Amino acid sequence: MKVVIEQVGKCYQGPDRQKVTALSDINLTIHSEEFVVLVGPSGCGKSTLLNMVGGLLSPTSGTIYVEGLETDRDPVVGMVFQEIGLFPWRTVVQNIAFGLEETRLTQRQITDRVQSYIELAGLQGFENSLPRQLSGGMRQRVGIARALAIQPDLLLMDEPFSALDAQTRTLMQEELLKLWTATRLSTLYVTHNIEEAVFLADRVVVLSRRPGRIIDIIRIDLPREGRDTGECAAQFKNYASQIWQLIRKDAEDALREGESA
Ligand SMILES: Nc1ncnc2c1ncn2[C@@H]1O[C@H](COP(=O)(O)OP(=O)(O)OP(=O)(O)O)[C@@H](O)[C@H]1O
Repeated sequence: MKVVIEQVGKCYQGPDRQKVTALSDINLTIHSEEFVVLVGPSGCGKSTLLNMVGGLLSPTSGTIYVEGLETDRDPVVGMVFQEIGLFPWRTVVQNIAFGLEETRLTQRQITDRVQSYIELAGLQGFENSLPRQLSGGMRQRVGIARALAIQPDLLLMDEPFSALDAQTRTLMQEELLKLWTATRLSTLYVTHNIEEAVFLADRVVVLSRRPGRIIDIIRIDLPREGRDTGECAAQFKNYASQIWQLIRKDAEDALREGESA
């Protein structure tokens, strides 16, 4: 499935009723089976763009088209956030089943579907655990399994690993790529972390500070296997520093603005 974002802008009403332009003139296509990562300084509108693509917010201007669905149905969107939003009183199985309960699937089909995503996400043995009995990384795997179990057309992820420690984060990035390779879903992923962006993306979209505009789109021309090691390591670093140069000044300005606020 393909998403075409055409001339999209978004304004909010600020605290003293003044207009806050969060995003302006966004033109971007997320192709079928493509993994696109958004980076940019704090407050540049990354989450706003993701939420508009997911239909949680409407653009103030411009249009977002979804193409390639067999019928006129609405796209099914899987979303994963930093705050995983698992139900604390539901077990792993019950959390993953949540999005399937209101569908036409039979109980047997739901059970089979949930089991297959438990296996895909490496959660065997934890089926009946409650979220508080799991580590942060495992909770996030449940969140991802839940988003994938609805078999979405599009996967949207907003800083899913930013609350995790560095080692767990690295492992989760690798796990996510395995899951993504198995599903090849068109994906839009937001992160602050430039290395994470280069590690995961087919293309990295760099946004300027508010109002967020696209400064550049960088295609990561590296194999997915061993992208940051061996022969690829130098080129990986080059991509990361190229992206950092693009956002450095804006990030510094955003930081200064935050400090003086
Ligand atoms: N509901 C809202 N009402 C008013 N302003 C908002 C609202 N939501 C977001 N904003 C403003 O819009 C801008 C973009 O916010 P957004 O959360 O999309 O940025 P972001 O790039 O995801 O930020 P961060 O990297 O810090 O998570 C920010 O200046 C924010 O303060």
